[in-house]
Amino acid sequence: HSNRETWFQYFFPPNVCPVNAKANTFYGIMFDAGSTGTRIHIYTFVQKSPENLPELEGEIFESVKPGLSAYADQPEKGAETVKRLLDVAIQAVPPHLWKKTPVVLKATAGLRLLSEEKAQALLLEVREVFEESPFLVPEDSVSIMDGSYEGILAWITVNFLTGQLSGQNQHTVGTLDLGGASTQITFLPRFEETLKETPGDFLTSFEMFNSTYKLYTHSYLGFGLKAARLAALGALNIEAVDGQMFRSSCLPKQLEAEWHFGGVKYRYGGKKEGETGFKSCYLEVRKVVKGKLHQPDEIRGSSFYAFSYYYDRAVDTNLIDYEQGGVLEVKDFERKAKEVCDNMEMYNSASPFLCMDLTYITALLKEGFGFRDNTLLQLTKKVNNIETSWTLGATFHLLQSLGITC
Ligand SMILES: O=c1[nH]cnc2c1ncn2[C@@H]1O[C@H](COP(=O)(O)OP(=O)(O)O)[C@@H](O)[C@H]1O
Ligand SMILES: [Ca+2]
Repeated sequence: HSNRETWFQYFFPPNVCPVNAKANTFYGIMFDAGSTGTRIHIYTFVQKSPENLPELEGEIFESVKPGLSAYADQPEKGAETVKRLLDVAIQAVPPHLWKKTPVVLKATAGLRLLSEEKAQALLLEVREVFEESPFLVPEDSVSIMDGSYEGILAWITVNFLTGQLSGQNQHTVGTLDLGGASTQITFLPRFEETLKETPGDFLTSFEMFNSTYKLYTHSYLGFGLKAARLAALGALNIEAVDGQMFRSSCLPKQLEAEWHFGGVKYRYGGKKEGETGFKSCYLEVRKVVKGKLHQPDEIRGSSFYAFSYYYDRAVDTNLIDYEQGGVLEVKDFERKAKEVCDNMEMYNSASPFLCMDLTYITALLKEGFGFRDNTLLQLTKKVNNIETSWTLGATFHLLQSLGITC
């Protein structure tokens, strides 16, 4: 992947703007086709003067569930969900700017897990929806994103929004994204040692705002929260699941239910006999992560921004407020996991997977990445009212590549 090295090389080159450009508003539309849902992000930028970088003014955000991969056998129906979201953009963007507003969709782990044939059929239908829209459809407007971009783009978003990519004294923060089907870890190594002991395909360099960044990033496919449920149940990558019952000590004893993920129906339930509760659940879930992830020493002492399912499960268990987010330690997830798993009857109907999810998050952080109990996690959904998603980083890159930012 030699092109990965130069991918961001000319991110926002200075002063290539026509000298007479006036204050000027423009838009970018980025779709996130995630494994559990499809989302549209419509960003508004204002270029106040030609010598300054465009400023991000706001975001309109809308989402639908399930994700495209749930339509693996009905690609047209899948594309229909994209079309409905695109109607939001038709309302949001003034008609005279439609033709200048690019629309792009990037799919993540849900489509990576489908067969090439089914994934391509979905992308083709979406591409047709775009072609029929009044927006600017760049080449490669509909694609499956490489997992390493997913981490880098989210890192750019968070560090841009927190002001760490401009000026002196940059203290960038690492990011942790826990999706449905994959999970990403990204940070800027501070120690030469880290660079030396890290496998080459975990490192990516790029240049931005006159600085060169060499990031550590990796996307683990199959380690998202929902995929991990299947792995814990022993149901991941099994071809014929029909009728088979998958049981776990992380689920309420009497539970028997059905669950749809990636277009497949799974039957799952609790262990009627035998142990349930945190201890036995942890042993089960630990197998999913133990020895499977690279553990950079450097991260043990640093703090990270965490979002997506880290955020959602912390909200579900009142560890943080939905609007405010908050700062947690890794051990807070473990404490909650114990509380929930050892009192499973209380959580039975509302969220049967809560014990498993919290236990997985604990195991992933501690035994997967190797974080310490007291590692700080900054849980954030929005910064300055903008969603912390890779989509903003992707939109910067899109506008730049089209020469729309001047
Ligand atoms: O724009 C966003 N802002 C905040 N969280 C988001 C956004 N888009 C997706 N998420 C979160 O991502 C998680 C779902 O992961 P997703 O469906 O993207 O799976 P994937 O990344 O494995 O494909 C959920 O926690 C959901 O709330
Ligand atoms: Ca995602």
